[in-house]
Amino acid sequence: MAEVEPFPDDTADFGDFVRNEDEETDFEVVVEPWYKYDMKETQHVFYPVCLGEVLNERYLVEHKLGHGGGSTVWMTRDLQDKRDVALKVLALGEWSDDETYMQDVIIQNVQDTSHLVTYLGVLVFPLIGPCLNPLMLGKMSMITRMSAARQLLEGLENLHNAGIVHRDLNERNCMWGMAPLDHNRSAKYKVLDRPIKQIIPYVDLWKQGELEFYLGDFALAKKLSDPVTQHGLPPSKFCSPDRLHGKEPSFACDMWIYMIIFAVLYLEFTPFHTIMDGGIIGGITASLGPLPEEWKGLYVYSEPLDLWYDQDRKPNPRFDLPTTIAYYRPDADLFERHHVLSIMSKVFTYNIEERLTATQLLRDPSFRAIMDRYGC
Ligand SMILES: Nc1ncnc2c1ncn2[C@@H]1O[C@H](COP(=O)(O)OP(=O)(O)OP(=O)(O)O)[C@@H](O)[C@H]1O
Repeated sequence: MAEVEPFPDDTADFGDFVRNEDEETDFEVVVEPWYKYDMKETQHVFYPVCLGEVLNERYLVEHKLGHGGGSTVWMTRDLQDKRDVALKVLALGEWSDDETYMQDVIIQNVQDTSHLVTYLGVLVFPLIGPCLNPLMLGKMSMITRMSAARQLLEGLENLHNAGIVHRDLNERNCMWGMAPLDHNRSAKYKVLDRPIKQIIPYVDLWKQGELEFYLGDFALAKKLSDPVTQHGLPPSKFCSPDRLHGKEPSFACDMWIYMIIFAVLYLEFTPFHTIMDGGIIGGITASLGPLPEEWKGLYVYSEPLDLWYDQDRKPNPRFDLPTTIAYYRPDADLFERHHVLSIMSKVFTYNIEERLTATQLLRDPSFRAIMDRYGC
């Protein structure tokens, strides 16, 4: 058996408890809801992980990285292989089989996985940095942001070339790279901020107790040729209107979401409002005009509005793409606005046959013009 590393440092310091109600309220905004740990509330109960705990007699939990619908993800020290890794702890009853299967398919079929988060072992991943947070973008240079847009598109192109559609691109699955961390925990906490922690309240616990950019979470990914499609849609602010009208997953729906992420990187905001009548489709049709008439009756949720399909309706000049770009990026000159509008218009189209593919977009003159301008 491999020699196991002693604890990286001998202090019992694993972060700070919240100190008052204000901190508790701030904390609860960013963490998973507590009921997720309550067996009485959900069958898919989360395992309550403690900082400082050693999981599987091997992974020392040093920090929290995030959570999804079916898992929490932790920065852990692999005491056996002596490296920092991200460990995904699945909720009870959530199976890793689909994600493990897709990880194997990706490793076997995708030629260049350099911008994809592929696993080191079941549910053990290389440690990547924080996910895409629009609030952090203001502090980043346009060079970094546009370089991320290019790297993400290249990752997607490699996935699509292998016949795989991601299906769940969103801000939480797009992550910045991270330089290797110092071995010492207090040095790690200097770089990452100290963890803030809280004893899980109210719940009857069942157990006491030039940056790289990456695309991860392949739980919903599928080979387009596979006959079975696992149920699931991305968050609606990212979902393409064709998917919201029952169309099959396609490379084109990944491209729509890619363009939402490109817009977030460029504008710092999502391009379509979700507060209009009918939510995201209200925002999309205000910006781009009516959906195809033949989609009427196919909306996957309840209460579609007739005006979404009203062919006489024009884009609202307060919310159309040129106005949105000018509003969020008043600093950009006409050259840049022209090319960004051209890029967005070629992907934000309802006709999936016309929507540019990843390869076409990488070669598109306007995409190239923006990348060239920022030296990406
Ligand atoms: N390798 C990694 N390095 C750093 N952080 C990560 C890594 N993998 C995941 N994370 C963080 O954990 C979060 C949840 O991970 P992930 O999306 O894979 O979980 P999930 O349960 O499959 O989510 P979903 O409900 O979206 O399918 C991510 O948004 C990200 O912030």
